[in-house]
Amino acid sequence: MAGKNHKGCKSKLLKVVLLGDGGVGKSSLMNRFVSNKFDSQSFHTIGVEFLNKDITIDGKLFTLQIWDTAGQERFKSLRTPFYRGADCCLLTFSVDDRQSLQNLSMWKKEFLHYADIDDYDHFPFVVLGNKIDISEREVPTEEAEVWCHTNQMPFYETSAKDAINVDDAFHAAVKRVIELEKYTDHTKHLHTDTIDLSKKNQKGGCC
Ligand SMILES: Nc1nc2c(ncn2[C@@H]2O[C@H](COP(=O)(O)OP(=O)(O)OP(=O)(O)O)[C@@H](O)[C@H]2O)c(=O)[nH]1
Repeated sequence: MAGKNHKGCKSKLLKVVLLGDGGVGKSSLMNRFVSNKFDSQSFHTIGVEFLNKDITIDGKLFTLQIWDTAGQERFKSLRTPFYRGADCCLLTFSVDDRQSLQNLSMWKKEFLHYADIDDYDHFPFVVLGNKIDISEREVPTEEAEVWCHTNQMPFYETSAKDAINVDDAFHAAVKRVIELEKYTDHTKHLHTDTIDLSKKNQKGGCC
């Protein structure tokens, strides 16, 4: 959706949803990205919270509306109504918690169900493996890469604490939205051409 940001500049609004188990660092990633701050005493999110941030990619201004959702199971009914209208989704796990990686399939399924996505195969997901500053990892990089490769999603290892790769991961999400929009436009054009050609053939015309 196109609009104007708080400074009155033209920008494209993108809704970004952060999903993943409770405690993997979703709120911390959002706060690092938006305010460049980290709080080691952060509380569990209840329902959802959101913050906006303007970024420029390829010379175009985007306003990211970042929705940080509650990862705990008991808040499921409070978070799922907010998936609709999402332009991209950041699936987040923590590298010190293997179960949080294994749960990504569940998060993907929940998102696609409640967001009511038309094109399952071409929705822009990005995977974030957070807390790489912790030395006792449970998830080796290769293990996460396998899941991301199978699911055809870009993968970023991040640390909200040490500000590693956080900007890159959010920027990658926007780039993926742009790429997939181009893909959709391209396939629409191909589809239109096909119809035009078959009409000409039916009439027996030639070019
Ligand atoms: N070491 C380390 N700790 C982190 C990092 N990111 C978050 N934490 C800590 O992990 C805990 C949980 O972080 P949150 O950001 O609240 O996690 P969340 O995913 O939003 O949790 P819910 O709101 O319950 O879904 C907090 O104590 C954070 O300080 C990180 O990159 N490194």
